[in-house]
Amino acid sequence: MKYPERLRKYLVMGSQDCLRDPSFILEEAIRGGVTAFQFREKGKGSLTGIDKYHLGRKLRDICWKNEVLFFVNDDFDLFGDLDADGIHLGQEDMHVEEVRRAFPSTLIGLSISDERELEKAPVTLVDYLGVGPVFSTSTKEDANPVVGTDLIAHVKAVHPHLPLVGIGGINEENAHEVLSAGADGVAVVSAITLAENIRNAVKSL
Ligand SMILES: Cc1ncc(COP(=O)(O)OP(=O)(O)O)c(N)n1
Ligand SMILES: Cc1nc(C(=O)O)sc1CCOP(=O)(O)O
Ligand SMILES: [Mg+2]
Repeated sequence: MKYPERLRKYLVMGSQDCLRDPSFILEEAIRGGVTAFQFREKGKGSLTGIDKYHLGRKLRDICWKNEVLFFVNDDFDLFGDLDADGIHLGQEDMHVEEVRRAFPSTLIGLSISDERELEKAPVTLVDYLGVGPVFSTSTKEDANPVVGTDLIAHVKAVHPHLPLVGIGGINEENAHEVLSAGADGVAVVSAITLAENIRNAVKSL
């Protein structure tokens, strides 16, 4: 990835994470300084089908109007339909090799939750790694055990030129620990989506 600083403040969100209109939250977050966005419409209460598509298109247009990178989580078809800037894949999702073959120049992010996953990862084919959960999170029901900032430091030491973001339980109090350990950015859900003042929440990260 050419400009890892574009992952510095990475909002991950779906309608299920929001108590207010997701478009409003995204616009406020961008005003506060969010640099990348992932549409993660997943889990209890999330939209499906055409409703998911329409929300994704709305959020994509907000990102593009503001020159913010727009990623789709998991859903390869939606990623293609929305002509997204990139896709984020986990260990249980579609294989990186397959996506890279179909889309040679799209951005691909891959989740890493331990050293073994890192060893097996097709690192030459991805644009960044999402490492976590760094801290305890209640947003992702099937989250892996907490990895702390040690895994961030390890990944950076093994692949110093591969951009990485920390994810899981990151908020204004602990974001600096993640960045100090070597992360290029912080990926955040609830500390932004549930904040009373969204702009200030992003600014303080
Ligand atoms: C930036 C970032 N990092 C990690 C993840 C987690 O992806 P995954 O393990 O596939 O889990 P789901 O998000 O699909 O539930 C992510 N989404 N974004
Ligand atoms: C989507 C996601 N992935 C994780 C991982 O560890 O891979 S943790 C997580 C949820 C992060 O939400 P919050 O910022 O509210 O803790
Ligand atoms: Mg996934």
